[in-house]
Amino acid sequence: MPDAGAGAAGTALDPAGPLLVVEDLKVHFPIRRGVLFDRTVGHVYAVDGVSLSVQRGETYGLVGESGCGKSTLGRAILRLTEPTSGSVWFDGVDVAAMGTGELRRERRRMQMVFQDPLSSLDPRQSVESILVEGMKAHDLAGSAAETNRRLRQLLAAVGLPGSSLAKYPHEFSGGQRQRIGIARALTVDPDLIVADEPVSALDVSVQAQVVNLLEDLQRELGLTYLVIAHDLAVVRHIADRVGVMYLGALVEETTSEALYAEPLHPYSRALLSAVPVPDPVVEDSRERILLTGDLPSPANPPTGCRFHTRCPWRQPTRCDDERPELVEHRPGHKVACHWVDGIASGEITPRSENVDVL
Ligand SMILES: Nc1ncnc2c1ncn2[C@@H]1O[C@H](COP(=O)(O)OP(=O)(O)OP(=O)(O)O)[C@@H](O)[C@H]1O
Repeated sequence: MPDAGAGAAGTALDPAGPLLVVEDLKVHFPIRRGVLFDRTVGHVYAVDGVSLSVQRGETYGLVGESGCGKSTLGRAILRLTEPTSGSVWFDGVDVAAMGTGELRRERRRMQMVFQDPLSSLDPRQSVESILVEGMKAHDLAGSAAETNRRLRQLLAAVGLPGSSLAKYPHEFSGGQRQRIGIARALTVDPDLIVADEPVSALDVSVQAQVVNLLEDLQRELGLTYLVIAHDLAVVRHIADRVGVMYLGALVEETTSEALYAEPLHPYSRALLSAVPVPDPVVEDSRERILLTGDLPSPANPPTGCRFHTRCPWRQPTRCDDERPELVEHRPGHKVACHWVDGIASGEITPRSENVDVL
């Protein structure tokens, strides 16, 4: 088991230790060309060296623009996508080293909730058959009466009536379908739930209900969450700690409060400067940071700091040449930027055309 900072010796015997430890995880997808001779002409560096740990009962939020590698990281943690290198320790056991049988057993403890409940639920299956499937796969289904009781309990826990068992996914609203998706994850009594954009396909009015449900279930069942979202407002509400991802790597990681009070990485500052202030009467005196240029392709990431091509605070030539490590700048607050102290103190000023302090 690796050193994982707080609760370093985290194993099943150490209830205070992390449930999940990810070390230098990489997922590089080969780009293939050729009809007669299939050859690899490059790679998409979807996840390129991510390390993080999630404590038991904690909610870790992963944020970043579309295409930065959030979903691939989530899938690689559950080994639904095979990592290229690095390791994932779940409750003290290396997921990458698990054989098929062990992985199948451990999967019960690591479940995924998907973004689009309609496409992740088989339209031809009744809710009962959707829910029973996972239980059967893990030999958790008892007698018919026991199973029926358990399914009704689960439906009640996610706020749906027992009569839902006989219905089909299309008979439910988007929010109800997501409740079914959550119930499906819970049938096998997991410890970790990776929720990939769990509310982004839902109406804003329904999003808060599903977020509240996830929080209630966490309290009742002691669940640990990795919540992937591009919506910073959702993550702010639900996450204890947040990791900000840019082009396959974490650029900042800290508590939700610290990130929203004072983001330190230029990319996090730009992301947060675009979030509307909830109360229009409150004067908004924050900086506005305009990111120029497109998000570079993960198949051809920039040298040095991955963010340097869009960074208003870029300094020649270190930013172009040297990739910054994610290091602790304040207690519990990690940032991957060479100039974080100078930027925070105002000593290093941004190129003014990109930053507007209102
Ligand atoms: N199976 C695959 N083969 C090749 N490239 C892939 C594959 N899956 C993802 N990618 C690429 O990896 C990069 C990261 O994708 P990923 O879906 O993880 O990002 P994301 O941050 O979750 O974005 P989104 O929110 O849009 O899903 C993208 O450039 C994507 O096109």
